[in-house]
Amino acid sequence: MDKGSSIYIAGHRGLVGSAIARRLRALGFTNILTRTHKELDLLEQAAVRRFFEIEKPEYVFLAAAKVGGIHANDSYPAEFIRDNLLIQTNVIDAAWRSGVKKLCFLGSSCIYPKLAPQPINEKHLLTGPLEPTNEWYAIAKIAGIKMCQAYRRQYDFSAISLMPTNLYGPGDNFDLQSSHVLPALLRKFHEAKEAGSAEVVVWGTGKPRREFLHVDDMADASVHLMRVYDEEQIVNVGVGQDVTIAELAEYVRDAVGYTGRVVFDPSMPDGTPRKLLDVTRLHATGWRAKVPLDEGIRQTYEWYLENVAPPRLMAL
Ligand SMILES: NC(=O)C1=CN([C@@H]2O[C@H](COP(=O)(O)OP(=O)(O)OC[C@H]3O[C@@H](n4cnc5c(N)ncnc54)[C@H](OP(=O)(O)O)[C@@H]3O)[C@@H](O)[C@H]2O)C=CC1
Ligand SMILES: C[C@H]1O[C@H](OP(=O)(O)OP(=O)(O)OC[C@H]2O[C@@H](n3cnc4c(=O)[nH]c(N)nc43)[C@H](O)[C@@H]2O)[C@@H](O)[C@@H](O)C1=O
Repeated sequence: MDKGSSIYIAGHRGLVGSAIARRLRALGFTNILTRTHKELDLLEQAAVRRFFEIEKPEYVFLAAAKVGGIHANDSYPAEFIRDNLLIQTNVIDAAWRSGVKKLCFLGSSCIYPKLAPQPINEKHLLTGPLEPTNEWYAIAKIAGIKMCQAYRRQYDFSAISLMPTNLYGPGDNFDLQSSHVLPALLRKFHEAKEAGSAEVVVWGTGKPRREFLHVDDMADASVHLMRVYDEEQIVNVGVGQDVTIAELAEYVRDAVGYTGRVVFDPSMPDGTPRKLLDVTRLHATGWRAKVPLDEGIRQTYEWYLENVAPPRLMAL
Protein backbone atom coordinates (compact mmCIF):
# COMPACT_ATOMS: atom_id res chain seq x y z
CA MET A 1 0.00 0.00 0.00
CA ASP A 2 1.31 3.46 -0.93
CA LYS A 3 0.36 6.57 1.04
CA GLY A 4 -1.90 7.59 -1.87
CA SER A 5 -3.51 4.15 -2.42
CA SER A 6 -7.29 4.11 -2.37
CA ILE A 7 -8.29 2.16 0.76
CA TYR A 8 -11.90 1.28 1.59
CA ILE A 9 -12.70 0.63 5.26
CA ALA A 10 -16.06 -1.16 5.52
CA GLY A 11 -17.50 -0.38 8.97
CA HIS A 12 -15.37 2.74 9.57
CA ARG A 13 -17.64 3.95 12.39
CA GLY A 14 -17.32 0.74 14.41
CA LEU A 15 -14.82 -0.13 17.14
CA VAL A 16 -12.26 -1.71 14.79
CA GLY A 17 -13.00 0.25 11.59
CA SER A 18 -12.60 3.61 13.34
CA ALA A 19 -9.30 2.47 14.88
CA ILE A 20 -8.01 1.32 11.46
CA ALA A 21 -8.96 4.72 10.00
CA ARG A 22 -7.09 6.49 12.85
CA ARG A 23 -4.03 4.29 12.33
CA LEU A 24 -3.93 4.77 8.55
CA ARG A 25 -4.30 8.54 8.90
CA ALA A 26 -1.56 8.64 11.54
CA LEU A 27 0.72 6.78 9.12
CA GLY A 28 0.04 9.36 6.41
CA PHE A 29 -2.45 7.50 4.19
CA THR A 30 -4.53 10.16 2.49
CA ASN A 31 -7.01 8.35 0.24
CA ILE A 32 -9.34 6.58 2.67
CA LEU A 33 -12.74 5.70 1.29
CA THR A 34 -15.75 5.30 3.61
CA ARG A 35 -19.53 4.93 3.45
CA THR A 36 -21.89 4.99 6.41
CA HIS A 37 -24.41 2.19 6.85
CA LYS A 38 -27.10 4.62 5.64
CA GLU A 39 -25.16 5.53 2.51
CA LEU A 40 -24.33 1.90 1.60
CA ASP A 41 -26.17 -1.06 3.10
CA LEU A 42 -23.72 -3.94 2.74
CA LEU A 43 -26.61 -6.43 2.87
CA GLU A 44 -27.61 -5.21 -0.62
CA GLN A 45 -25.58 -7.06 -3.23
CA ALA A 46 -26.41 -4.80 -6.19
CA ALA A 47 -25.54 -1.64 -4.23
CA VAL A 48 -22.25 -3.12 -3.06
CA ARG A 49 -21.28 -4.17 -6.60
CA ARG A 50 -22.15 -0.71 -7.93
CA PHE A 51 -20.08 0.96 -5.22
CA PHE A 52 -17.00 -1.13 -6.05
CA GLU A 53 -17.43 -0.69 -9.82
CA ILE A 54 -17.62 3.10 -9.51
CA GLU A 55 -15.08 3.72 -6.72
CA LYS A 56 -12.59 0.95 -7.59
CA PRO A 57 -10.72 0.88 -4.28
CA GLU A 58 -7.28 -0.78 -4.36
CA TYR A 59 -7.32 -2.16 -0.81
CA VAL A 60 -10.16 -3.21 1.51
CA PHE A 61 -10.37 -3.66 5.29
CA LEU A 62 -13.60 -5.56 5.92
CA ALA A 63 -14.52 -4.43 9.46
CA ALA A 64 -18.30 -4.26 8.95
CA ALA A 65 -20.26 -7.05 10.59
CA LYS A 66 -23.12 -7.85 12.92
CA VAL A 67 -21.25 -7.91 16.25
CA GLY A 68 -22.23 -8.35 19.89
CA GLY A 69 -21.52 -9.99 23.21
CA ILE A 70 -22.63 -13.36 24.52
CA HIS A 71 -26.24 -12.33 25.23
CA ALA A 72 -26.80 -10.67 21.82
CA ASN A 73 -25.29 -13.66 19.99
CA ASP A 74 -27.49 -16.04 21.96
CA SER A 75 -30.66 -13.95 21.47
CA TYR A 76 -30.46 -13.13 17.75
CA PRO A 77 -29.01 -16.21 15.99
CA ALA A 78 -30.81 -15.50 12.70
CA GLU A 79 -29.45 -11.96 12.41
CA PHE A 80 -25.93 -13.03 13.33
CA ILE A 81 -25.72 -15.76 10.70
CA ARG A 82 -27.68 -13.91 7.97
CA ASP A 83 -26.10 -10.45 8.19
CA ASN A 84 -22.56 -11.73 8.48
CA LEU A 85 -22.91 -14.18 5.59
CA LEU A 86 -24.43 -11.46 3.39
CA ILE A 87 -22.04 -8.63 4.29
CA GLN A 88 -18.87 -10.68 3.83
CA THR A 89 -20.11 -12.47 0.68
CA ASN A 90 -21.16 -9.21 -0.97
CA VAL A 91 -17.96 -7.35 -0.09
CA ILE A 92 -15.46 -10.13 -0.85
CA ASP A 93 -17.08 -10.99 -4.20
CA ALA A 94 -17.50 -7.36 -5.32
CA ALA A 95 -13.91 -6.59 -4.29
CA TRP A 96 -12.59 -9.45 -6.42
CA ARG A 97 -14.83 -8.54 -9.40
CA SER A 98 -13.72 -4.91 -9.38
CA GLY A 99 -10.00 -5.75 -9.26
CA VAL A 100 -9.14 -4.94 -5.63
CA LYS A 101 -5.44 -5.67 -5.04
CA LYS A 102 -5.81 -7.01 -1.51
CA LEU A 103 -8.53 -7.52 1.10
CA CYS A 104 -8.29 -8.09 4.85
CA PHE A 105 -11.17 -10.10 6.38
CA LEU A 106 -11.75 -10.13 10.15
CA GLY A 107 -12.97 -13.35 11.73
CA SER A 108 -13.00 -14.00 15.48
CA SER A 109 -11.50 -16.34 18.07
CA CYS A 110 -14.99 -17.86 18.49
CA ILE A 111 -14.49 -19.80 15.22
CA TYR A 112 -12.51 -22.39 17.19
CA PRO A 113 -14.03 -25.40 18.96
CA LYS A 114 -15.48 -24.71 22.42
CA LEU A 115 -12.98 -27.08 24.04
CA ALA A 116 -9.97 -26.45 21.78
CA PRO A 117 -6.52 -27.08 23.32
CA GLN A 118 -5.04 -23.89 24.84
CA PRO A 119 -3.47 -21.73 23.62
CA ILE A 120 -5.52 -22.15 20.44
CA ASN A 121 -3.41 -22.66 17.35
CA GLU A 122 -4.73 -21.83 13.87
CA LYS A 123 -4.64 -25.56 13.03
CA HIS A 124 -7.49 -26.20 15.51
CA LEU A 125 -10.08 -24.71 13.15
CA LEU A 126 -12.85 -27.25 12.37
CA THR A 127 -11.59 -29.89 14.78
CA GLY A 128 -14.58 -29.98 17.18
CA PRO A 129 -18.04 -28.66 18.16
CA LEU A 130 -18.52 -24.89 18.57
CA GLU A 131 -19.71 -22.93 21.64
CA PRO A 132 -23.55 -22.96 21.33
CA THR A 133 -24.09 -19.29 22.35
CA ASN A 134 -22.26 -18.02 19.27
CA GLU A 135 -22.18 -20.90 16.78
CA TRP A 136 -24.31 -18.93 14.27
CA TYR A 137 -21.83 -16.06 14.16
CA ALA A 138 -18.92 -18.53 14.18
CA ILE A 139 -20.31 -20.49 11.23
CA ALA A 140 -20.66 -17.26 9.22
CA LYS A 141 -17.09 -16.27 10.08
CA ILE A 142 -15.79 -19.72 9.10
CA ALA A 143 -17.60 -19.33 5.75
CA GLY A 144 -15.83 -15.97 5.32
CA ILE A 145 -12.44 -17.58 5.93
CA LYS A 146 -13.21 -20.34 3.45
CA MET A 147 -14.43 -17.83 0.87
CA CYS A 148 -11.16 -15.90 1.11
CA GLN A 149 -9.21 -19.15 0.73
CA ALA A 150 -11.35 -20.33 -2.21
CA TYR A 151 -11.03 -17.00 -4.06
CA ARG A 152 -7.27 -17.11 -3.50
CA ARG A 153 -7.04 -20.68 -4.88
CA GLN A 154 -9.36 -20.31 -7.88
CA TYR A 155 -9.01 -16.61 -8.78
CA ASP A 156 -5.61 -15.76 -7.27
CA PHE A 157 -7.36 -13.10 -5.16
CA SER A 158 -5.11 -11.72 -2.46
CA ALA A 159 -7.39 -12.03 0.59
CA ILE A 160 -6.04 -12.52 4.12
CA SER A 161 -8.05 -13.54 7.21
CA LEU A 162 -7.19 -12.38 10.72
CA MET A 163 -8.74 -13.91 13.87
CA PRO A 164 -8.89 -11.26 16.60
CA THR A 165 -9.34 -12.19 20.24
CA ASN A 166 -11.85 -10.19 22.39
CA LEU A 167 -11.30 -6.48 21.64
CA TYR A 168 -12.00 -3.32 23.62
CA GLY A 169 -11.20 0.39 23.55
CA PRO A 170 -12.47 3.82 22.49
CA GLY A 171 -15.57 3.58 20.30
CA ASP A 172 -16.84 0.38 21.93
CA ASN A 173 -20.53 -0.45 22.45
CA PHE A 174 -21.61 0.23 26.05
CA ASP A 175 -25.19 -1.03 25.75
CA LEU A 176 -25.68 -3.50 28.61
CA GLN A 177 -27.75 -5.97 26.58
CA SER A 178 -25.66 -6.15 23.40
CA SER A 179 -22.11 -5.27 24.48
CA HIS A 180 -19.09 -7.43 25.27
CA VAL A 181 -17.99 -7.93 28.85
CA LEU A 182 -15.33 -5.23 29.20
CA PRO A 183 -17.42 -2.19 28.18
CA ALA A 184 -20.39 -3.66 30.10
CA LEU A 185 -18.34 -3.85 33.31
CA LEU A 186 -16.95 -0.33 32.86
CA ARG A 187 -20.46 1.00 32.63
CA LYS A 188 -21.85 -1.16 35.46
CA PHE A 189 -19.08 -0.16 37.88
CA HIS A 190 -19.30 3.49 36.86
CA GLU A 191 -23.06 3.63 37.36
CA ALA A 192 -22.82 1.78 40.68
CA LYS A 193 -20.18 4.26 41.89
CA GLU A 194 -22.29 7.24 40.82
CA ALA A 195 -25.43 5.81 42.43
CA GLY A 196 -23.65 4.61 45.59
CA SER A 197 -24.89 1.03 44.98
CA ALA A 198 -23.61 -1.68 47.34
CA GLU A 199 -22.99 -4.30 44.62
CA VAL A 200 -22.33 -4.88 40.94
CA VAL A 201 -23.69 -7.97 39.20
CA VAL A 202 -21.30 -9.80 36.87
CA TRP A 203 -22.85 -12.43 34.57
CA GLY A 204 -21.90 -16.09 34.87
CA THR A 205 -19.57 -17.69 37.42
CA GLY A 206 -16.58 -15.38 36.90
CA LYS A 207 -14.47 -18.44 36.05
CA PRO A 208 -14.24 -18.27 32.24
CA ARG A 209 -10.92 -17.00 30.93
CA ARG A 210 -10.68 -14.40 28.15
CA GLU A 211 -7.85 -12.58 26.37
CA PHE A 212 -8.31 -8.83 25.74
CA LEU A 213 -6.58 -6.84 23.01
CA HIS A 214 -6.78 -3.04 22.80
CA VAL A 215 -8.35 -1.95 19.51
CA ASP A 216 -5.41 0.37 18.69
CA ASP A 217 -3.18 -2.71 18.78
CA MET A 218 -5.71 -4.54 16.59
CA ALA A 219 -5.67 -1.72 14.05
CA ASP A 220 -1.88 -1.59 14.06
CA ALA A 221 -1.70 -5.38 13.53
CA SER A 222 -4.25 -5.19 10.68
CA VAL A 223 -2.25 -2.55 8.80
CA HIS A 224 1.02 -4.40 9.49
CA LEU A 225 -0.36 -7.72 8.20
CA MET A 226 -1.91 -6.04 5.16
CA ARG A 227 1.63 -4.87 4.32
CA VAL A 228 3.69 -7.96 5.12
CA TYR A 229 1.43 -11.04 5.01
CA ASP A 230 -0.07 -12.65 1.91
CA GLU A 231 -0.89 -16.31 2.62
CA GLU A 232 -3.97 -18.53 2.66
CA GLN A 233 -3.53 -19.52 6.33
CA ILE A 234 -5.49 -17.56 8.93
CA VAL A 235 -3.55 -15.53 11.54
CA ASN A 236 -4.55 -15.24 15.21
CA VAL A 237 -4.31 -11.69 16.59
CA GLY A 238 -4.02 -11.50 20.37
CA VAL A 239 -1.73 -10.73 23.27
CA GLY A 240 -0.95 -14.30 24.36
CA GLN A 241 -2.22 -13.79 27.95
CA ASP A 242 -5.65 -14.18 29.50
CA VAL A 243 -7.49 -13.41 32.77
CA THR A 244 -10.61 -14.80 34.46
CA ILE A 245 -13.76 -12.69 34.27
CA ALA A 246 -13.49 -12.28 38.08
CA GLU A 247 -9.95 -10.88 37.63
CA LEU A 248 -11.17 -8.61 34.83
CA ALA A 249 -13.88 -7.29 37.17
CA GLU A 250 -11.14 -6.36 39.69
CA TYR A 251 -9.15 -4.49 37.00
CA VAL A 252 -12.28 -2.55 36.03
CA ARG A 253 -13.27 -1.89 39.63
CA ASP A 254 -9.79 -0.42 40.28
CA ALA A 255 -9.89 1.75 37.15
CA VAL A 256 -13.31 3.13 38.05
CA GLY A 257 -12.60 3.46 41.77
CA TYR A 258 -15.67 1.49 42.95
CA THR A 259 -15.54 0.19 46.53
CA GLY A 260 -18.69 -1.98 46.75
CA ARG A 261 -19.11 -5.76 46.31
CA VAL A 262 -18.97 -7.88 43.16
CA VAL A 263 -21.61 -10.63 42.90
CA PHE A 264 -21.91 -13.26 40.20
CA ASP A 265 -25.11 -14.28 38.43
CA PRO A 266 -24.72 -17.94 37.40
CA SER A 267 -28.11 -17.88 35.65
CA MET A 268 -26.36 -16.02 32.81
CA PRO A 269 -24.18 -18.06 30.38
CA ASP A 270 -20.43 -18.43 30.85
CA GLY A 271 -19.84 -19.31 27.21
CA THR A 272 -16.53 -20.90 26.23
CA PRO A 273 -14.49 -21.79 29.35
CA ARG A 274 -11.24 -20.48 27.87
CA LYS A 275 -10.23 -18.65 24.69
CA LEU A 276 -6.50 -17.93 24.64
CA LEU A 277 -4.91 -17.56 21.21
CA ASP A 278 -1.56 -19.01 20.19
CA VAL A 279 0.12 -15.96 18.65
CA THR A 280 3.30 -17.65 17.39
CA ARG A 281 2.41 -17.03 13.72
CA LEU A 282 1.63 -13.36 14.44
CA HIS A 283 4.89 -12.85 16.34
CA ALA A 284 6.81 -14.46 13.46
CA THR A 285 5.67 -11.57 11.23
CA GLY A 286 7.45 -9.15 13.57
CA TRP A 287 4.45 -7.76 15.45
CA ARG A 288 3.50 -7.81 19.16
CA ALA A 289 0.74 -6.15 21.17
CA LYS A 290 1.85 -3.08 23.13
CA VAL A 291 -1.01 -1.82 25.32
CA PRO A 292 -1.07 -3.43 28.83
CA LEU A 293 -4.56 -4.40 30.02
CA ASP A 294 -4.66 -2.13 33.10
CA GLU A 295 -3.51 0.88 31.07
CA GLY A 296 -5.96 0.07 28.25
CA ILE A 297 -8.87 -0.19 30.68
CA ARG A 298 -7.99 3.16 32.31
CA GLN A 299 -7.72 4.84 28.91
CA THR A 300 -11.04 3.33 27.77
CA TYR A 301 -12.72 4.50 30.98
CA GLU A 302 -11.49 8.04 30.27
CA TRP A 303 -12.97 7.79 26.77
CA TYR A 304 -16.24 6.50 28.23
CA LEU A 305 -16.40 9.43 30.68
CA GLU A 306 -15.77 11.96 27.93
CA ASN A 307 -17.95 10.45 25.22
CA VAL A 308 -20.68 8.26 26.69
CA ALA A 309 -21.34 8.89 30.37
CA PRO A 310 -22.15 12.64 30.62
CA PRO A 311 -25.24 12.84 28.37
CA ARG A 312 -26.65 9.63 29.84
CA LEU A 313 -26.18 10.85 33.42
CA MET A 314 -27.80 14.19 32.62
CA ALA A 315 -30.80 12.25 31.33
CA LEU A 316 -31.13 10.41 34.65
N1 LIG B 1 -15.38 -6.39 19.10
C1 LIG B 1 -14.75 -7.54 19.30
O1 LIG B 1 -14.47 -7.92 20.46
C2 LIG B 1 -14.35 -8.40 18.15
C3 LIG B 1 -14.63 -8.06 16.84
N2 LIG B 1 -14.24 -8.90 15.81
C4 LIG B 1 -14.54 -8.59 14.42
O2 LIG B 1 -14.02 -7.33 14.07
C5 LIG B 1 -14.88 -6.70 13.09
C6 LIG B 1 -15.31 -5.34 13.59
O3 LIG B 1 -16.01 -5.49 14.81
P1 LIG B 1 -16.38 -4.23 15.72
O4 LIG B 1 -15.68 -3.02 15.22
O5 LIG B 1 -16.23 -4.65 17.12
O6 LIG B 1 -17.95 -4.09 15.43
P2 LIG B 1 -18.87 -2.78 15.52
O7 LIG B 1 -20.25 -3.26 15.77
O8 LIG B 1 -18.27 -1.79 16.45
O9 LIG B 1 -18.77 -2.19 14.06
C7 LIG B 1 -19.33 -2.83 12.96
C8 LIG B 1 -19.58 -1.81 11.88
O10 LIG B 1 -20.24 -2.46 10.78
C9 LIG B 1 -21.28 -1.63 10.32
N3 LIG B 1 -22.35 -2.41 9.70
C10 LIG B 1 -23.03 -3.43 10.24
N4 LIG B 1 -23.96 -3.87 9.37
C11 LIG B 1 -23.84 -3.12 8.25
C12 LIG B 1 -24.51 -3.08 7.02
N5 LIG B 1 -25.51 -3.93 6.73
N6 LIG B 1 -24.14 -2.16 6.09
C13 LIG B 1 -23.14 -1.28 6.38
N7 LIG B 1 -22.46 -1.27 7.52
C14 LIG B 1 -22.81 -2.17 8.46
C15 LIG B 1 -21.80 -0.94 11.57
O11 LIG B 1 -22.49 0.22 11.23
P3 LIG B 1 -23.82 0.62 12.10
O12 LIG B 1 -23.37 0.68 13.52
O13 LIG B 1 -24.24 1.91 11.50
O14 LIG B 1 -24.78 -0.51 11.85
C16 LIG B 1 -20.48 -0.66 12.30
O15 LIG B 1 -19.90 0.55 11.88
C17 LIG B 1 -16.04 -7.67 12.87
O16 LIG B 1 -15.80 -8.47 11.76
C18 LIG B 1 -16.03 -8.50 14.13
O17 LIG B 1 -16.58 -9.76 13.88
C19 LIG B 1 -13.58 -10.07 16.07
C20 LIG B 1 -13.28 -10.45 17.35
C21 LIG B 1 -13.64 -9.65 18.49
C1 LIG C 1 -15.60 -11.54 20.99
C2 LIG C 1 -16.55 -12.65 21.24
O1 LIG C 1 -17.62 -12.21 22.07
C3 LIG C 1 -18.62 -13.17 22.40
O2 LIG C 1 -18.11 -14.18 23.22
P1 LIG C 1 -17.66 -14.00 24.69
O3 LIG C 1 -16.18 -13.94 24.75
O4 LIG C 1 -18.28 -15.05 25.54
O5 LIG C 1 -18.28 -12.57 25.00
P2 LIG C 1 -18.61 -11.56 26.12
O6 LIG C 1 -17.61 -10.49 26.11
O7 LIG C 1 -20.03 -11.13 25.93
O8 LIG C 1 -18.57 -12.38 27.51
C4 LIG C 1 -17.39 -12.88 28.05
C5 LIG C 1 -17.65 -13.46 29.42
O9 LIG C 1 -17.95 -12.38 30.31
C6 LIG C 1 -19.12 -12.71 31.07
N1 LIG C 1 -19.78 -11.47 31.52
C7 LIG C 1 -19.87 -11.09 32.82
N2 LIG C 1 -20.61 -9.98 32.93
C8 LIG C 1 -20.95 -9.62 31.65
C9 LIG C 1 -21.70 -8.54 31.15
O10 LIG C 1 -22.21 -7.68 31.88
N3 LIG C 1 -21.83 -8.50 29.78
C10 LIG C 1 -21.28 -9.44 28.95
N4 LIG C 1 -21.44 -9.31 27.61
N5 LIG C 1 -20.58 -10.50 29.44
C11 LIG C 1 -20.42 -10.58 30.76
C12 LIG C 1 -19.93 -13.56 30.13
O11 LIG C 1 -20.92 -14.31 30.84
C13 LIG C 1 -18.83 -14.43 29.51
O12 LIG C 1 -18.50 -15.48 30.35
C14 LIG C 1 -19.13 -13.97 21.27
O13 LIG C 1 -20.51 -14.06 21.38
C15 LIG C 1 -18.49 -13.78 19.99
O14 LIG C 1 -19.28 -12.90 19.26
C16 LIG C 1 -17.11 -13.24 19.99
O15 LIG C 1 -16.43 -13.31 18.99
